[in-house]
Amino acid sequence: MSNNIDYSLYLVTEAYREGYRSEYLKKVRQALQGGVNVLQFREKNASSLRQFELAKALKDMSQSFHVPFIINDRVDIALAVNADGVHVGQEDLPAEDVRRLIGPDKLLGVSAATVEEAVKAERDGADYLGVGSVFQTGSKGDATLIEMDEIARIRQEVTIPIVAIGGINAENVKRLPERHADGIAVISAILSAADPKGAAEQLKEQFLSKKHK
Ligand SMILES: Cc1ncc(COP(=O)(O)OP(=O)(O)O)c(N)n1
Ligand SMILES: Cc1ncsc1CCOP(=O)(O)O
Ligand SMILES: [Mg+2]
Repeated sequence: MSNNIDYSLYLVTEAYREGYRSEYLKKVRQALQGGVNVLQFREKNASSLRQFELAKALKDMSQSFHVPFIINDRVDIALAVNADGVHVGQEDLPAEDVRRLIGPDKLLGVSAATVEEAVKAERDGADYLGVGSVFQTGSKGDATLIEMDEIARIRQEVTIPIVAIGGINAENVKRLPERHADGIAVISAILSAADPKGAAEQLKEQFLSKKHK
């Protein structure tokens, strides 16, 4: 898929609770109304069948907002729901094999915490990088913190867009290095907010005001 995609505000889902499907879908819709530019489905605790059903619903929803829909880890579910892309990390299926499975036209996102991982991901066919964790996060148990300077170093070595991830909120987004990240990826600052639409609007505004400085 081409890279004229706006990654400014990238929402990663992790809010599904069995029995609360409509509340979950409502939250994600509100976030999309608040200006989310890319949506990633990441519901590791749900069964494969539930993931498939939810992903189908979110694919339709994101399509109605003209927002690319990415599936975390699960190439099978991405293909089954005809998602726009897949995001994989260093412990998932290798990026070059995922690229082969999804073909040239779908988006491939790869997590990178170092320059070496970033350069390899670009070579293996990534369309964008998820770089983090830039701040402490409660949303991913095995996340390791990276130095802020690593984003600048990665920026010098790759041409594909960089999305910063991990513990980002409307306050600390100002501490991200200027101009090096093309977007911010967020779970809790939006999906744990009482007002996901307002939270998305505020985060995006803070990030864009920084990016265009
Ligand atoms: C945009 C984005 N960046 C990084 C990640 C993390 O992916 P990964 O390292 O595979 O960890 P899990 O999300 O699978 O726990 C991401 N999901 N999205
Ligand atoms: C999926 C992922 N990868 C690195 S940190 C993270 C979690 C981000 O969630 P939050 O925005 O709640 O810190
Ligand atoms: Mg993964």
